[in-house]
Amino acid sequence: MRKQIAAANWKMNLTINEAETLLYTILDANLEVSENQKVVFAVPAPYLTLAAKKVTDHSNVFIAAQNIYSKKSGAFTGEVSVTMLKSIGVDHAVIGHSERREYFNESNEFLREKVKLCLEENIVPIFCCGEALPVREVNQQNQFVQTQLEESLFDLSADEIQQVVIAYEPIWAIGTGKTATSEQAQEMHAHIRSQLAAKYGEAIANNISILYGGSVKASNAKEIFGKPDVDGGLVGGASLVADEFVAIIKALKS
Ligand SMILES: O=C(CO)COP(=O)(O)O
Repeated sequence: MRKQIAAANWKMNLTINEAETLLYTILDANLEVSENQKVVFAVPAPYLTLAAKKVTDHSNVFIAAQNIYSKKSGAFTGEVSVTMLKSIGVDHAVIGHSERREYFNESNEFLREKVKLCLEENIVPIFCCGEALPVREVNQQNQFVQTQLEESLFDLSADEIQQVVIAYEPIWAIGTGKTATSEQAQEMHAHIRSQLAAKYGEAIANNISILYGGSVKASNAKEIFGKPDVDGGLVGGASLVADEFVAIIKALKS
């Protein structure tokens, strides 16, 4: 059965003191994260070691890198590899966030290599996809997202694809306060799942968690997560506020 996941993406925010306070406050909030749920914190690279140590006593809570490089080691100044992450106990990585695609020109092909590398090191890739506003305005979002999946994920084996978490994040809803309606989210998630089913079969498609991201907050999480194909969220701004993120975790399906 696929997991219900609340994933925080802190992006490039917080000092170490602020990060510690936020993480500790959330973890101390008497969270009951069931076996069918996961909570993930994608923290800035300098805080990964500390955060990974901190969550070891909390079941079903994990730390993610916000990015990795597409090689395991070598002369790539400034980059972080999956091998390094593994060695500090980090077991998830956000791959292909729209901000990386846009500001760092990450292509579907490049992201395919990153996903592969994560899987080789047993790191769960949280693979982001989603369309910009002009694509939605001409009603091409399904085809657009389908191409992202085909070019980055669909050469994975049946075993491999089941390790991947997919996050649908429509770019027009990120940081804008403008969420997709729960119906728009459900429609796209159902489309993604149908594409997975067409390629890998229904049983496998039903095992894959598909998260929604884009202006999720405490006040809308329950409705969005309540949709049958929405298995939780990848949360930016609201994950920086302890009470908000705790409420978002509590809005997960059990
Ligand atoms: O980009 C996001 C998560 O990865 C979403 O950001 P916001 O929740 O701030 O819209």
